[in-house]
Formats: sequence, structure tokens, C-alpha cells
Amino acid sequence: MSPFAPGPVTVEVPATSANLGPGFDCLGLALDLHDTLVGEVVDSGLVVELEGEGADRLPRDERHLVVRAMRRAFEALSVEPPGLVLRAVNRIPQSRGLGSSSAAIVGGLALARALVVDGAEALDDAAVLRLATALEGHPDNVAPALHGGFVVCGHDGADTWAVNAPVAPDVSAVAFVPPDGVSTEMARGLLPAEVPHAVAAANTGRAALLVAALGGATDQLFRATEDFLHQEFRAPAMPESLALVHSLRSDGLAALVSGAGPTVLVLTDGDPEALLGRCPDGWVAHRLAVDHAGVRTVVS
Ligand SMILES: Nc1ncnc2c1ncn2[C@@H]1O[C@H](COP(=O)(O)OP(=O)(O)OP(=O)(O)O)[C@@H](O)[C@H]1O
Ligand SMILES: N[C@@H](CCO)C(=O)O
Repeated sequence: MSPFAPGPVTVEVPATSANLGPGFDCLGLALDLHDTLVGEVVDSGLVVELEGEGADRLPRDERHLVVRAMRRAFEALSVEPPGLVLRAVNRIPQSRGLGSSSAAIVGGLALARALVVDGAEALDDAAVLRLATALEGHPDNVAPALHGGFVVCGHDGADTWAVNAPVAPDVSAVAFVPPDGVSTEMARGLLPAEVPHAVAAANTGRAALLVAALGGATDQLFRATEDFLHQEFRAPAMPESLALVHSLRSDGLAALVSGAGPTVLVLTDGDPEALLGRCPDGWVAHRLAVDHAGVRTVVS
């Protein structure tokens, strides 16, 4: 009997915003903007069809990140498909700090396990989180892409963990996406090896406050999105993003650099429409609700 489920199988995977200000590498939020992946096991070969964001740039062979993630999942499940077709409709802007690589990784792992009979039991969410974190290098985008909602997460040499925390129903976000990207790898290279104890202490307080603020104490969102660990260090790679963050914050708005940037995200418990006029020329503004589902298989 074939170990593979009859295809094609479709998964949808959300964009994510990591850090959210002070939660460097440990806080992330899933957002209502999705890539769609359709996969099928066939007799031979590899076909990759792309539409939308990155379709003119991304490789259409084994180097494609979704394909690499799928291969990793098949390996973990001890199966090897004779051939594979992947169709991707990409809506998440890439290299902008909205978790596109994590969406590709989590989407690829989820798609592969859905293509294997009993794959979801053999490769459960905890296993997907471990594999995805290993591929991405840190968990704060992959965890919300997997689970949806607001996630507190971390990893060390032995363990990877992710816990959902509540989000007040009136919280939503506006993302201001600049025309040019910055690679996460490059942005991580700008960070210092050490910070003073007082800086670490201040940042810890803001991160803890953010959990309470998103959970309902929304009058604290402005203070709770203050960061001391990464945003300013990355300014040389994204000066316009930092200028926009400063300008929005000077008006009391809970603005932050999304992930490794350069997108600027504003968290609000008010009318997001009112923020759209702050979008710089040439940038694109997205009003984004919180995604509570995480990656999901679409049953047609
Ligand atoms: N949908 C996709 N399909 C295939 N590869 C992708 C896809 N999305 C991203 N990638 C790969 O990941 C790279 C971008 O990853 P990077 O971590 O730099 O940015 P990001 O994930 O968009 O931002 P952040 O991690 O700050 O949220 C792209 O250059 C591409 O190689
Ligand atoms: N925590 C990560 C998120 C981007 O992937 C960073 O800021 O580098």
C-alpha cells in the first residue's frame, strides 16, 4: 500500500511579526495574510509552479525553501516520494520582516505531513516546531505560523517551546511595507554581542508588560512595545523604517520594527483605518487582523 495520501493537498500559512518590540527571538504574532501551497505526490520529477510574491526570483528546483522543508519532513517520516508537484501562491512580501521564510518552512512541513498517510500523528506539532526552528534558526516566526495567535516561545540546546497567550479581541495591526527588503541574516549581523545589565532588565520588563498589554491591558501597548535590544542597532540597514517608528511613536502610537525589518508594524486597539494615511510614498500599507488558526490544511 502506498504511504502517500491521495492529493492534491492545499495548506494556507500565515504571515507573522516577530519581536513585537521587546520580544527579541521570543514573541511573535500571526497575521491574516497567507501564502497558499498545493502539493501532490506524482510518479517522477519535481515541478514547482509559482505565482505572486517572489515568482520572478525564487528557484524552481530543490533549492526552493518549501521543497527543502518538505524533503526534511519526508525524511523525518522515513518516506521518499517518487515525484513531487508544488504550486505556491505567495502573498507574504519576502525579506520584509513578515515571516515569509518561516511561512515557507512551516507550510512545507505541514504540506508534506498531510501528503503522508497518518503523517499528522507521526509528525505532530511539537515535532514540526522543532524541525521548523532548526531550519529557521529561531522560533519566533515559525511558532505563530504553526499555532496562530500570539505566541511566547524559545529554544535552547535541548528544547523548543511555544505557548499561546491571549490577544484582546479589539487588537489589530497595520503593516507599512517598504519597497526594498533586508535579509534577516544581515540584520542579525548588526546586533552587539553584549548589552549592559540595566538595558537587559528594562527590556525584560517591557516584554513581560507586552504579554499583559496584548491580553487586555491595551492602554499599556505603547510602553510595552518599547525595545532596547535590536531596533536601533539595525538602523543603518533601515534608516527610513526607524524614522517612521520614531515619528509614529512621537504621536503615541505603538509602532515597532516587524521582525528583522524593514516593515514597520503598529499595534492598535482602535480604528486601524485612521493609520493608513501615515504610509510613506512608495510603501504599501496592510490592515491586518490577528490570525488565530495558524497553518491549516484546506479541505475542498
Ligand atoms: N514563499 C517562499 N518560497 C520560497 N522561499 C522563500 C519564500 N519566502 C521566503 N523565502 C526565502 O527566504 C528569504 C527571506 O527570508 P528572510 O528571513 O530574510 O526574510 P523574512 O522571513 O521575510 O523576514 P523575517 O524573518 O524578518 O520576518 C527569501 O530571500 C527566500 O530565499
Ligand atoms: N527575532 C528575529 C526575527 C526575524 O526573523 C530577528 O529579529 O532577527
